[in-house]
Amino acid sequence: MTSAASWTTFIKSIASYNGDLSSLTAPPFILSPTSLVEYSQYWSEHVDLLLEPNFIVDSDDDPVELKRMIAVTRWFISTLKSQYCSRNETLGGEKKPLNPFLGEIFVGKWEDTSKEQKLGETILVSEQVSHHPPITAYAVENKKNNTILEGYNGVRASMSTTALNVRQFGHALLEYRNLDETYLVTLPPLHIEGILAFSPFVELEQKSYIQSSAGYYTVIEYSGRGYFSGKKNTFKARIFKSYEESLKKEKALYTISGQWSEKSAIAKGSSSPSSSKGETFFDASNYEAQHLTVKPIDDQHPLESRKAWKDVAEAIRKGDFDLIHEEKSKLENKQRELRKAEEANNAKWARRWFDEVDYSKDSLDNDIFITLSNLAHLSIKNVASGVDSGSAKNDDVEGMSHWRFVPESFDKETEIKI
Ligand SMILES: CCC(=O)OC[C@H](C)CC[C@H]1O[C@H]2C[C@H]3[C@@H]4CC=C5C[C@@H](O)CC[C@]5(C)[C@H]4CC[C@]3(C)[C@H]2[C@@H]1C
Repeated sequence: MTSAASWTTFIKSIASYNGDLSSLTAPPFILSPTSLVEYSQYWSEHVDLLLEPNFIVDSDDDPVELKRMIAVTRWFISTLKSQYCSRNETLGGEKKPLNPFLGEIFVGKWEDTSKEQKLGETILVSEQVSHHPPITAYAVENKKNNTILEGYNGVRASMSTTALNVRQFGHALLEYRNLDETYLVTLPPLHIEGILAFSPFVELEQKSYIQSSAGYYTVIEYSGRGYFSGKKNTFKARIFKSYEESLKKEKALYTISGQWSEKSAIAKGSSSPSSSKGETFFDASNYEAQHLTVKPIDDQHPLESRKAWKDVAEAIRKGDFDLIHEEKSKLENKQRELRKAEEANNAKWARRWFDEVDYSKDSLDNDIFITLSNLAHLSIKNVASGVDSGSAKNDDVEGMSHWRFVPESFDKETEIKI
């Protein structure tokens, strides 16, 4: 069957789509040989920007906490091209990632590329902590600068007539322990355009937020073609002294605008910097992403993603549909056996490096996630990321559990080597 014909068949299959992305049997050419558990690496492909707040010195213009919020906003914007465009660059378009099995892990490290060697080594640990629904938890840890980024992600998707609408669940917490400062980062809604046109790509939409423990608050508004400037991947970010001040746009201390996958500019105040007038904020096309180092597959543990999916990934690269199906079934049958055995022994799969914390317990009142969520008026329930605590969506959701990194569990790790 030609790829155009199988794509049309596939599109028809989406019509009866039930919201669980993994239930879609996409044709081989839309399948990615990469598992979703690897996507956590996209949070840290500019390690220097992630660690920059550690090196900002106080000076007489802006308060140092405001300078650090500008630096954290720059780091966050710098992650978006890797998060949402890297498949277009390497695979010629957005692809359907492999659906990680429960307990699947992905680890790697970024060497220090700074000439002063001030960054030190940064490591990534990523673990599939849930299979139904799929949830990936991750931590990026830099011991030399006492900095940890931890977070988790799950998605819910629904089809509109031409696009796949995706809501992200979860958040990221970025802790600079030497500065006693932490940032809460929410995850933007997105949709996949171009499905009918046979070349799918991600477009971000609506808003996401960054809340600093020092009070500063960034609102980022996304749009695709035809909104702010008719260009794809455009955004406008405003930095405020607090959530309360953000209720009046004119109170913005800085405004940043442009394309998150290309150039953006920054200007003081609430007016958008025109690309000529404003100072360059970030230029994605001139800032090479730094890819992490992953040990050879032969040295990997059976639970490590590239080892576990090796035969499926090779079949996908060959485009051999029958072989893909055969190799995938082998892996999925092994997983079914594991689940059955756990059920028989009344044992649950032990998560390696993350805990599911129930925030409905009042003993957690001064937890940093609650503190920052309250500062930003964000719900702490299991609603989509970035939902306001006053939103009606809050009422019909009870769950209040979030995944948190357990640093000592990784320090004690003996089987998995980075
Ligand atoms: C319409 C059904 C279908 O399978 O069409 C195939 C198309 C390629 C579109 C569906 C897939 O598109 C992929 C894009 C994936 C997101 C990309 C980036 C991120 C950021 C990361 O930090 C967390 C994960 C997330 C949100 C990915 C989630 C899974 C997405 C939507 C894939 C879709 C199955």
